[in-house]
Amino acid sequence: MKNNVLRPTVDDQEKKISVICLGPKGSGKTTLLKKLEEAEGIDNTYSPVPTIGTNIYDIHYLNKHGKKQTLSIREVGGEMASLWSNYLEGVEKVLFVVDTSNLCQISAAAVMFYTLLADPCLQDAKFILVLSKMDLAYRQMRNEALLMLQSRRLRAELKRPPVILETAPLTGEGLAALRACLTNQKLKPTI
Ligand SMILES: Nc1nc2c(ncn2[C@@H]2O[C@H](COP(=O)(O)OP(=O)(O)OP(=O)(O)O)[C@@H](O)[C@H]2O)c(=O)[nH]1
Ligand SMILES: [Mg+2]
Repeated sequence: MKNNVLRPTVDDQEKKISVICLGPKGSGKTTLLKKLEEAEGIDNTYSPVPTIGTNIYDIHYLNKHGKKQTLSIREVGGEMASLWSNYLEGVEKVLFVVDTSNLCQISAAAVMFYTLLADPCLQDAKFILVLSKMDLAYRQMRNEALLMLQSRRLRAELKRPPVILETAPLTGEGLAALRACLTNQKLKPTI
C-alpha cells in the first residue's frame, strides 16, 4: 500500500510575506517600494498607476554575515482600505506611509493608522510610520502631520512605539534609514 503522504497545498507553497505596506491612496507606497527595490527609471517623470489589489516587491540586501537575502513586502492599495484587515494574519512589520505634503489627508490617515494599531492580529507587530514626499512638504507641514498623528502620545503610551522616518523617495532622502530598519540592520555612518 502506498504511503499516505500529505502533499503541500497551493497555500503552503505560497511565499510567506510578513511585511505589509499600507497607507491612504496616493500616499506614495508604490513609488517608495519601487525605489527600495532599486528599480530603474523612477524619477520626477515617473507616474505610477493606483494599486488596485495588491503588489509584491522584493528587496535584496546583504545580511550582517554578507549573505544575500530577499525581503518581500506586500503593498495593498489605499483603494482597498476596507479590505486591509484580510491581509494582516502573520504580519510582523507594518510600513504605514503618509503623504506629509497633503495635510487634508492626514486626519484620515491617522484614523487608518490607529485602527491598525488596535487590530488583534498586529499586537506583536513592529510599526514603521513613514512621513513621505518630504521634498514637497515644508517643516511646518511635517510638524502638523506629527501633531495630527499624535506622535508624542504614541511614544509615551505604547509598549512598542512606532519608528517614525522621513523620506522623499523621488530624491532618495531617508531610503537608507528605512532599508536598515526593514532589514534589522544598523545604519552605516555616512561620514
Ligand atoms: N514629489 C513627490 N511625489 C511623490 C513621491 N512619492 C510618490 N509621489 C507621487 O505621488 C503619486 C502617488 O504615488 P503612488 O506611489 O502611486 O501612491 P500609492 O500610495 O501607491 O497609491 P495607491 O496605490 O493608490 O494606494 C504619484 O504621482 C507619485 O509620483 C515623493 O517622494 N515626492
Ligand atoms: Mg500603489
